[in-house]
Amino acid sequence: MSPTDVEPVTTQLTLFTPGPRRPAPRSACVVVIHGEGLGRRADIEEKPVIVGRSQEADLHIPHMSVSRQHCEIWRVGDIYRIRDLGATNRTRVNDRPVEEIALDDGDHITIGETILKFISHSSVEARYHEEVYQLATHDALTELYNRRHFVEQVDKEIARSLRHGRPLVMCIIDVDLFKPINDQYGHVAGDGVLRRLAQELRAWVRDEDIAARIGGEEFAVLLPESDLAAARAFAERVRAAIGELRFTLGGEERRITISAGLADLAMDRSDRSTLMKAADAALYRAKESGRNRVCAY
Ligand SMILES: Nc1nc2c(ncn2[C@@H]2O[C@H](COP(=O)(O)OP(=O)(O)OP(=O)(O)O)[C@@H](O)[C@H]2O)c(=O)[nH]1
Repeated sequence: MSPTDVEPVTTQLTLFTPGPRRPAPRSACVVVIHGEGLGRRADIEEKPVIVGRSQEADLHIPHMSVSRQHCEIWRVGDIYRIRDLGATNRTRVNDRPVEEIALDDGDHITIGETILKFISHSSVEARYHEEVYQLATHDALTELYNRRHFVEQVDKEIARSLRHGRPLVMCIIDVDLFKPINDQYGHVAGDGVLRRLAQELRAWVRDEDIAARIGGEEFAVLLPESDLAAARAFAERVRAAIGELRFTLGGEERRITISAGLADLAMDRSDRSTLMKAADAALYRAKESGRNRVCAY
């Protein structure tokens, strides 16, 4: 059986690499344990973590009680420190207002109406939150990001691109004629195909790209710092690579193709909704003009 075969289907999930970047298992983190952004977390690695209402904050808490840049947490050797950034509602640690202090494992950080918990790398609780974060942000079948997380990241990347005048491309990918695969070979075999396609997609994305499963047989990749030409080259590589795969379904060898639609950030598509609509329109054109192709808006 070749590596691209999808039979026999098992329920075991495999972690494929390379793919979306995961936090280092031993890094300290802050997790939202109460209020807006519940479950969100930020790992504190080399760069300071800014917590705030701004789209560009590392830990983005979209609530009016939170300042745009509320506080900053960073690491000095084995010590983690927090500093208030002049927030209207002061930063509080274990209910005391603070300017700047060192954090201890389990400290509660209150910013506006949201409470964060600081978890040091040595804490077993960090692993638990890692699991919860994984479940909340990833699609269980493919282990790509889920739609909810993707949407949040798109908003963030659009804000960053607009602020710095950098290019950004949305790529939406849809499996061609997937219904007949399900109808002929069953949903479980169809799921195996989706897993294998996601694995292939992960092999082509860069660390900074954000790849997600946004619908049943629909994937999306957000490509920061890419112009339309670079994104087209990426989508063509994925399309060609997927076209080369061989799937054994019901004892027969099958090939599967995909169609992709691209749209770049521009004056008249500078928010998530218009950008995704434009990529969808391009995808529709790819389907209409015969499938197994990439179209740009
Ligand atoms: N196995 C499996 N199938 C799914 C999943 N989600 C959606 N689907 C199926 O994906 C198929 C999508 O089919 P359509 O959107 O009608 O179109 P298509 O056959 O792919 O044809 P085109 O998109 O026009 O090329 C349907 O049969 C859905 O039931 C899933 O999680 N697993």
